[in-house]
Amino acid sequence: MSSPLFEPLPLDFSNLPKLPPRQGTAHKGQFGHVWLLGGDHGMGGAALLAAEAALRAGAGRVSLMTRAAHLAPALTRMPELMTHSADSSYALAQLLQQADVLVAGPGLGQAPWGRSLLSVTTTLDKPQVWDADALNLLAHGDISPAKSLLITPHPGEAARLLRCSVQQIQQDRPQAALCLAKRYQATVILKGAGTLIATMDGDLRRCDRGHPSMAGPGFGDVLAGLLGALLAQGMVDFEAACLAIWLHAVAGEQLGSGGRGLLASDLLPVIRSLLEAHSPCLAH
Ligand SMILES: NC(=O)C1=CN([C@@H]2O[C@H](COP(=O)(O)OP(=O)(O)OC[C@H]3O[C@@H](n4cnc5c(N)ncnc54)[C@H](O)[C@@H]3O)[C@@H](O)[C@H]2O)[C@@H](O)CC1
Ligand SMILES: Nc1ncnc2c1ncn2[C@@H]1O[C@H](COP(=O)(O)OP(=O)(O)O)[C@@H](O)[C@H]1O
Repeated sequence: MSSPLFEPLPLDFSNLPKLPPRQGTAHKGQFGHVWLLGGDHGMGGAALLAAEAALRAGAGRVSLMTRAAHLAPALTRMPELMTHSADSSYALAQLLQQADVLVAGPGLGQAPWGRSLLSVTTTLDKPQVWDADALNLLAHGDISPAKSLLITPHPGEAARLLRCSVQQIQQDRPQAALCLAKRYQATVILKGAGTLIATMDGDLRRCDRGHPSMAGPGFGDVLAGLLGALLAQGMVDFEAACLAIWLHAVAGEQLGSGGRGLLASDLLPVIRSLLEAHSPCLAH
């Protein structure tokens, strides 16, 4: 399956990067403001799942930029969220000045609405996670990658980005991940069983945890929000990728023992407990 030239190192679970403990005097301004862009008509849940994951993984503040029709349902589920629906690219660019980290793509769609949101983010020099339709729009070739970028393609999205078939991606996943990192000057998480992390410098890691019960809707959206929260709390792309992949896969594994029908949102309390066990909020 994997190329002998590019054999990934297994993720070192004994030495995963940690979030520092919080001071007793901590305030939300210290843990980053994540902005989530997504949720075109019919896909509001994807952006909402990502936003919920960002809150549950400790982001200081989370704002959701989505279709107006999704604002009330989002607030009903999560009043901790701040919600927006920009009328123009100019208004969005102004709002995004507040962001520390951007997560773009879950349910974004590929229509003009989603395209105009994404085109505003490309010019911003802030850490960004691009997932789902942000990657499909990137693959079309008329949107440039943001400067500081972490991308999270599944094999279908990777195939669109590299203009090849899903089968070709799966035949040599390490090479596909490295190629994406070089081509888009980004840290890459190539999802699916045996998720890979690749950097522009050629560093390559593989996570062999996870569970087939995770083959359902929204699991990638949760991962995108989790990544946003870790970046917002000060991790660099590679650290955030390693920790998020591990938390997500191990949570899926624990819950997967219950069988089919696992929901992506079921992961959130487990991710929270795993994160607390790994990186306690208070120093002991
Ligand atoms: N509740 C919601 O609103 C949801 C919205 N979603 C959104 O729906 C849009 C389309 O995304 P989708 O991912 O569903 O559709 P895509 O068409 O991008 O991807 C599905 C295809 O990708 C390939 N693929 C994906 N994972 C693979 C793997 N592990 N191994 C081999 N092949 C694989 C397969 O060919 C599969 O049919 C995105 O914007 C996404 O965010 C999804 O996240 C599902 C939930
Ligand atoms: N069989 C599996 N083994 C391990 N992890 C899996 C498996 N199936 C799915 N996952 C994980 O679940 C997530 C699915 O993400 P994605 O395909 O983007 O879904 P969605 O777009 O619906 O959110 C990825 O992180 C992937 O690695």
